[in-house]
Amino acid sequence: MDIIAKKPTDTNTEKVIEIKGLNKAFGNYVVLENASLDLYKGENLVVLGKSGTGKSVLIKIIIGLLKPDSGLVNVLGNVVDEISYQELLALRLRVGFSFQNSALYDSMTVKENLEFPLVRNRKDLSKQEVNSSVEEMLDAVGLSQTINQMPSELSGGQRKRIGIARTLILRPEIMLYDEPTAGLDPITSKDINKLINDVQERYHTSAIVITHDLTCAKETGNRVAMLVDRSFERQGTFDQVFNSGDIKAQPFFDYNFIQ
Ligand SMILES: Nc1ncnc2c1ncn2[C@@H]1O[C@H](COP(=O)(O)OP(=O)(O)OP(=O)(O)O)[C@@H](O)[C@H]1O
Repeated sequence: MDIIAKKPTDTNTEKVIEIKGLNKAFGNYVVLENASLDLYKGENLVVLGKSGTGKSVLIKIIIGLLKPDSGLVNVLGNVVDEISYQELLALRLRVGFSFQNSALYDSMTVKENLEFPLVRNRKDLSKQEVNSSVEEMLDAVGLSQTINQMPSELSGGQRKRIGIARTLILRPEIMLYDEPTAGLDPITSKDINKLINDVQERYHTSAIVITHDLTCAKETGNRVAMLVDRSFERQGTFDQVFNSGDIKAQPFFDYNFIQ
C-alpha cells in the first residue's frame, strides 16, 4: 500500500493556535511542562503521543475545559483562560472537536444527528437551510445514502465519517481530530485520512490530528509533533521527524508497520 507523505503547507505565518510555556499538573503529577506548539492557518498538524501522555488534557485546555497552571494558550486570538464564559462558548463554536468514539446519538437518525448542532446553535437558520446543510455535509463525507439510517446500522468507518460531518456542520475554523483512525482496518483508515485531507482542502480548516497511527500521521500531517516527556518534541515534516534516527521516535515505529 502506498503511503505518500504530505507536504508542508506554503509558508503561512498566521497562527490560529499558539501554546507557549504551558504547564499542567494534577497534584504532583506533571502532565505538560514548558510545552509549546503552534498551529498555523490552513495546516494539518499531527500530534503523536502514546496513551496517557496528555493528549486529551491538551484538547481540554484548548477548548477551555481545563485551566493551564501557567503558560499562554491563544486560540483564534483569544487567551483561553482570560475570556468570559460567554466568549468561551462563542469560541467553542469556531473549534470543532471530533470525538474518538464518534459520539453519535444512537436513538437519532443520521439526519437528526447532523441537525442537532445546528438546531441548538444556529437558531437563525430556516428549516430549508438546515436541510441543505445536512445534505451538503453528507455529500462532503460521501454518505448521502445513509441519511435516514440509524447509527447502529453503520460501519465503524461510516460512524467516524458521520461524526466528522456533525462537527463540520457548524463550519469550524479549527478541527480537532481525536484518534480518527482508532479501531479501523488499514483500508478504512486510509479513507478517513483522505477525508481529513479533503476537509482541509474544501473547507480551508486548520486541524490538530491526535493519533499514534503513523500512516495517518504521514498522510494527513503537513507537520508532526511528538508529545513525549511532557512537551512537544521534534516538530517538523514527517520525514524530518522520522528520518532523524531519533530514539524517541522509535517507539512509534514499534507499534506500526510502515517503514
Ligand atoms: N482531571 C484529572 N485529574 C487527575 N489526573 C488526570 C486528569 N485528567 C487527566 N489526568 C492524568 O493525566 C495524564 C494524561 O491524561 P490524558 O487523558 O490526557 O492522556 P491521553 O494521552 O489522552 O491518553 P489516551 O490516549 O489513553 O486517551 C494521565 O495520567 C491521566 O491520568
